[in-house]
Amino acid sequence: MPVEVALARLLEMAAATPILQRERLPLAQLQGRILAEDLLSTLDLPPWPNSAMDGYALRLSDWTGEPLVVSQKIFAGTAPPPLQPGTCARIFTGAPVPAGADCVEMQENAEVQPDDRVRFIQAMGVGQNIRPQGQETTVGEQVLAAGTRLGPIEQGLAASLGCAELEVIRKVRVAVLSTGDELIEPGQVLGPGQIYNSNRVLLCSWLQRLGCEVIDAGILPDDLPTTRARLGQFNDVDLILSTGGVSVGEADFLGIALREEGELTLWKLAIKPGKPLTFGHFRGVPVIGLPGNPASTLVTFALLTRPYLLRRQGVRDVEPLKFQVPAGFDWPMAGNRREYLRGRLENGRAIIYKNQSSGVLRSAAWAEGLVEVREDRTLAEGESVGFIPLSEVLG
Ligand SMILES: Nc1nc2c(c(=O)[nH]1)N[C@H]1C(S)=C(S)[C@@H](COP(=O)(O)OP(=O)(O)OC[C@H]3O[C@@H](n4cnc5c(N)ncnc54)[C@H](O)[C@@H]3O)O[C@H]1N2
Ligand code: MOO
Ligand SMILES: [Mg+2]
Repeated sequence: MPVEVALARLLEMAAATPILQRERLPLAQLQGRILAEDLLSTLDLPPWPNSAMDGYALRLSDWTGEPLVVSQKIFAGTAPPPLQPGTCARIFTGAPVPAGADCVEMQENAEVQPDDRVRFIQAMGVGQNIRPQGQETTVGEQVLAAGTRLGPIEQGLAASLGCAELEVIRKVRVAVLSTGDELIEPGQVLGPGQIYNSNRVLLCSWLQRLGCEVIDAGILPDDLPTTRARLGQFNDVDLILSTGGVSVGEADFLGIALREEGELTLWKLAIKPGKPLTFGHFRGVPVIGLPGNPASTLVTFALLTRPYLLRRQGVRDVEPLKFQVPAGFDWPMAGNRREYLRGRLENGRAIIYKNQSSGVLRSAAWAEGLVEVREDRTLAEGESVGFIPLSEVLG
């Protein structure tokens, strides 16, 4: 199954099982959370016309070329009386423009005369250096749409409208399982045949960055009865996310467990790394089984699982930014799977890590992005490839 077909199906299933519960949280706790309802402005922004410059406010029709008397001084945070006709007002950036004034001249273009009157040295225009009331938003306007993922900019925008709290979708609950008899946790002494579990911490910390509630379910031995029993423990999560045990080996049990007590919906994608990615249900709970090889885990989480989790929370734009760049390498063998090589940009061209084995996580630590090479064709240096920055998918 082509990657885009698998992604479309995953997103359809995610949209069909949206997370609907909401919670109201203070602004500072909203990083990475999903807005549950449209944010409408309850005020005009700015609430009143204000000065964009330190200088003088005047009514342009009062200006004859003769110096004007300064009738008041207006600082930000004050509420000035109307401008006296035939005068100007000293004004500072952010201060309200007084009624009657229709122009602000910056002080660099004004000369204070010995008698304290001010001469304006060049032509001015109505509205100049005035930020009009409501230029950013007006009462009732939609400022953010439901389904927006909140970050520093959206938090700042909500604050500018005076919102102290927002209604967001509750966190997605994800149970993370690492399958494999060979796995032990870092900090322990490595025995014969063992390797350290790297997928567990990789996924748990990534999920946390995405704003998920993580249930770290540890290591699952390669054994069918234990697999069944362990999967059955998570009937209150939104997703069980496992790694390993999804290929065709005699120690790969996830697909069997899903077939027996649920459904195996997707298996075997035309993606490299990541071919045996598995999606299904176990006793009604959605399960994504990522392939165990660390680079396969990374790629299939970035390109399929992350969009799935975001769509479950109602996010519309779930696919990461991808742009085309010339390849700085040859890829002489046409594969039948779309490849996501770990690469970097150098002088505007994509270059790739020397070892693209799906077991080599170091390739991703070196990389700045995933370099997309199309299936069924060879690639010559200088031809175009897709580039998905890792920074796009990690947060
Ligand atoms: N006969 C075939 N064999 C394989 C095929 C195939 O089509 N036919 N596909 C290969 C591909 S592609 C992949 S990818 C792997 C996926 O295998 P599994 O998802 O079943 O994963 P495991 O066999 O359990 O492990 C694969 C590899 O990754 C290491 N691993 C697993 N978990 C972790 C972890 N938490 N931290 C670090 N490393 C981990 C594991 O030791 C294995 O080396 O199957 C191919 N085989
Ligand atoms: O698809 Mo596997 O992930 O190549 O190693
Ligand atoms: Mg296996």
